[in-house]
Amino acid sequence: MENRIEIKGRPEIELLVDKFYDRVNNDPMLSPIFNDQAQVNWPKHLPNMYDFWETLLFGKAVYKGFPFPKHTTLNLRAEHFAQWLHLFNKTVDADFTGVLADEAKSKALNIATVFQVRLGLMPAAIGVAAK
Ligand code: HEM
Repeated sequence: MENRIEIKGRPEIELLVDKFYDRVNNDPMLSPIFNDQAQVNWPKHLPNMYDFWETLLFGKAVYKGFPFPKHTTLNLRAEHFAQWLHLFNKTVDADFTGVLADEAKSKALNIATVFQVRLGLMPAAIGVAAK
């Protein structure tokens, strides 16, 4: 039986974000970055991430921040991004289906790629089709 649901609005976004950061908080590689290094204030961070994903998936201008600068002082490496993406894709695939579920995964990959290029972890030519 198909138990996965479509992302139809804010309630599904909140569910997705909560489930993703549950996985992050249980992950031996990523949890220390969020909880020890950055000492994330979860009751503040989660609603900010709901806004972020609502803006990305539904084009609503509810998120007004600048994500990249928050990531420059964390000493992130390519393996952190690989694990972040692995957990994100796993979260989506476990419970969500449909066009916006696919879009969430591709937008996460795009942004993770841009972050890594800007952090000098990946050459800018990656993602450009070979001739
Ligand atoms: C290695 C992977 C990543 C790690 C360890 C990481 C970690 C963090 C941390 C610690 C914060 C700061 C939270 C706070 O103190 O307020 C943050 C903020 C944020 N991250 Fe990431 N992040 C990663 C990848 C990504 C990716 C791929 C995206 C986008 C798809 C993203 C989107 C955001 C956004 C939107 C914020 C909030 C910025 C703001 O408005 O203050 N992150 N992240």
